[in-house]
Amino acid sequence: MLEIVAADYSYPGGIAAVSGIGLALQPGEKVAILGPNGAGKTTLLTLLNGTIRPDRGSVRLDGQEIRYDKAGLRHLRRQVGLVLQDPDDQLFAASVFEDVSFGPLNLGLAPNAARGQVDAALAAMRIEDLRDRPTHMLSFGQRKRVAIAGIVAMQPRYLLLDEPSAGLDPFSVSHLMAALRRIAGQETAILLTTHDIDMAYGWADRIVIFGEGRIACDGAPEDIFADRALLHRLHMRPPLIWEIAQAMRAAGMLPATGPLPRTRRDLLQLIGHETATMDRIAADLSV
Ligand SMILES: Nc1ncnc2c1ncn2[C@@H]1O[C@H](COP(=O)(O)OP(=O)(O)OP(=O)(O)O)[C@@H](O)[C@H]1O
Repeated sequence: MLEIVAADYSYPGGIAAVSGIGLALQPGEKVAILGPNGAGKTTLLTLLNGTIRPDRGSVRLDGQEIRYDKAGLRHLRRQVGLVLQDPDDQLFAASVFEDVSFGPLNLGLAPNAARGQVDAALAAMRIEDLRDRPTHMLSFGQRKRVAIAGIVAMQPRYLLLDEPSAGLDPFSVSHLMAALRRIAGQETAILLTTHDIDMAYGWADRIVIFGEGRIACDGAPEDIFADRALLHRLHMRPPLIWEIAQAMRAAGMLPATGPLPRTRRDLLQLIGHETATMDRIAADLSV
């Protein structure tokens, strides 16, 4: 388990970024963090991978407080991978293959084993065709997918991603979220930040909402989005599919109990309106 306990952090200059935050990430979980600009989401991710150190409180991996010396951080980063929001902060090698290989080789993997993990990561991000391209000649969305592949290739137990879907086209978002769903299914925990409420609802098992440096709520998506007063207080709206399902329930078009649809595809299946074409569209958009 990766956890942060009662942590405060202020940036140099005294800007209080987070205060009293606590969160535990269990293997296999898919957690989405929502919240307005400047609420402290990125700060949480950088605290969790040891880039910055809490002023108060602690970060723990499997019950042990992390150490900030070279060996301690190396141990942490073998298990906790962070994909930065801006791919240009992460990419530096000449070609895509070299860039994605850097992490696995740096972890000490033999070249053959590293190549296997790199190939799997390129396939998961659907960028096999970019393998030999120079990274600086790629589009922003392509560089973003390469940056994600570089961390995925290290096969961390905890994968942290800062706004991974920002700047990707809808088809790439769909494939990214499907890939992250498969990765989480292999006992890796995934924690991502996003401003896309609909995507978070379709993908996450758990939603955490930040407000002004604090965790305002943390729980199952159904519980969080059912709390109108909470959402109003946080200036958030419920996901569109959730609102449609509520309206259909109220009109007797959906059973009063049972799981609610989370994605466009769920909703189409539930109302039995799946033509072959719609099925294909919905499958592409099932994030
Ligand atoms: N390097 C920095 N130096 C000083 N203050 C910073 C720095 N990075 C962030 N902050 C401040 O810390 C607070 C939290 O910022 P953070 O980047 O964690 O927010 P966020 O929720 O990720 O925002 P966004 O949704 O805009 O990415 C903000 O007030 C921000 O201005």
